[in-house]
Order: sequence, then C-alpha cells, then structure tokens
Amino acid sequence: MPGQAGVAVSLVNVSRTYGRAVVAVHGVDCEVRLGTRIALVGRSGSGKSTLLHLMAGLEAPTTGTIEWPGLASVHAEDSDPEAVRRPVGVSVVFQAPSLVPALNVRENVLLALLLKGETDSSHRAMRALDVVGVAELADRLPEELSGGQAQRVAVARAIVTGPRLLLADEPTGRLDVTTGRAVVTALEAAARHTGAALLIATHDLGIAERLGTRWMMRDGRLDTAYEDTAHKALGRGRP
Ligand SMILES: Nc1ncnc2c1ncn2[C@@H]1O[C@H](COP(=O)(O)OP(=O)(O)OP(=O)(O)O)[C@@H](O)[C@H]1O
Repeated sequence: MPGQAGVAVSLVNVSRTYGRAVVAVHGVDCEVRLGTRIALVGRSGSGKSTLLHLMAGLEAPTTGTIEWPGLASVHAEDSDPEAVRRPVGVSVVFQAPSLVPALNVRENVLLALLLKGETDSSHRAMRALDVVGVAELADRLPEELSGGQAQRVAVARAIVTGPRLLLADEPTGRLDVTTGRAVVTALEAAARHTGAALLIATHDLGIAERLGTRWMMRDGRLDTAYEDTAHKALGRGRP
C-alpha cells in the first residue's frame, strides 16, 4: 500500500458484525496518518466506538484487514477474536479514566511503562504529567482528583509510552464543557509532544470543530468526505 511510512493505522474493507444481524461497522476503508487530528462524529449507535475499538486492536474485524504499519496487522480470515491484543504503539483513553486507586498519580503513569518492561522511568512519567499540565498532582491519590484532573492523568498514562496512534472514546462524556475542553487541550498537547495521530470519538460538536478533520459515521459506514460535501452544498470551498 502506498504511503505506509506516514500511516498510523489503515483499514481495508473492514466490517464488524455482532451476533448474526448487528452490523456495527460496514465496509470501512480509511487511513489515519501521523500528525493528523480527527474528530469522529455520528449519532448514538452509528458505530463510532466499534470503529475506534477496531483501530485500537481491542476487537477483531469480521471482514477486512487492519494494519498498523511497522507494528502489527490483523486479517479477518486468520484472526481469533479472543486473541486480538492492542498493538504496542497504540494508546486509548476511555470515558472513565480507571486509575488504580491504591497508586498515586505518578505511580499510575509509571505503571504503563513498567508493564512494557521499562524500569527507572520516573522522569518520563513526570514529563508526561507535565505535558498535560498536572505535574503538581503527582503525589495525589486518584480519590483526591476532580474528574477533569483524573482524565488528564489518564491522558498522561496513554502517552508516556510514546504511541503513534492516540485514540479517545468520548473522553469528555462525563465532564462539564469547560473541563472537557481542557481535556481535549491535553490530548492535543500530548499528540503534538509524541507526534502521534489523534482520533477522538465525540458527541460534542464544539470539540469536533477544534480538530483539523471531521469524519462522520452513519449506520456503520464511515464518511471521510462529508465535510467537503456539506461545504460544496453551501457553495463554499474546503475549510
Ligand atoms: N458488544 C456488542 N454486542 C452487540 N452489539 C453491539 C456491541 N457493541 C456495539 N453493538 C451495536 O453496534 C452498533 C454500534 O454501536 P457503537 O457503540 O459502536 O455506536 P456509537 O456510535 O459508539 O454509539 P454511542 O455514541 O451511543 O456510544 C449499535 O447498534 C450497538 O447496539
């Protein structure tokens, strides 16, 4: 496939079906390139989370191929759904930060490195916390954090390993508007710092407006050109 060097993940004819009848994602072809910022929008149930989970390697495709160039690939034909594992180089931030309650903030971030077999990395944990603006909270326990602070720690944990692809599934869904925007600022800073591609699934159109590119899910199909279509309909050029 051409241009793979700058690609964080590519999907070819990817579908995901649940049971016999629910086609959550249908025939998706796309490439997420390094350095891009994409908002994935669409109605509830349109397949955003499923697509993001496929890109994360958390689910196997029912048809098609997903490739993380230089890292891993998964083909529908040869994959055992139970065997799918998130490839090294891909990090995910979920709606709930899910920090380990008994560990302080620095230790929570450090844990991501230790699980990769890296030791003596306290300075990297602190650097990641600094990038998202919460270094001063390093000694606090998760129960001593606000929702927005906890989510920014989750962003630090996601980027400390230096991912090529940073995925976020409704990361602001539990936060008020102002706090949510601060979390998106942290995600953008994190992606800038690591050079990763950033894709955020969101219902918040204010957030979607901020990112460079907007992709739309409709009934499991991905429209990467809807923005162009909408602008043409309004008689405008590409934004
Ligand atoms: N594990 C599952 N088992 C069965 N059906 C599922 C499963 N996960 C998702 N679905 C179905 O797949 C479709 C897409 O769901 P998905 O969660 O990807 O949509 P979404 O756009 O992220 O929705 P929301 O914005 O509400 O989170 C829905 O019809 C949903 O009911």
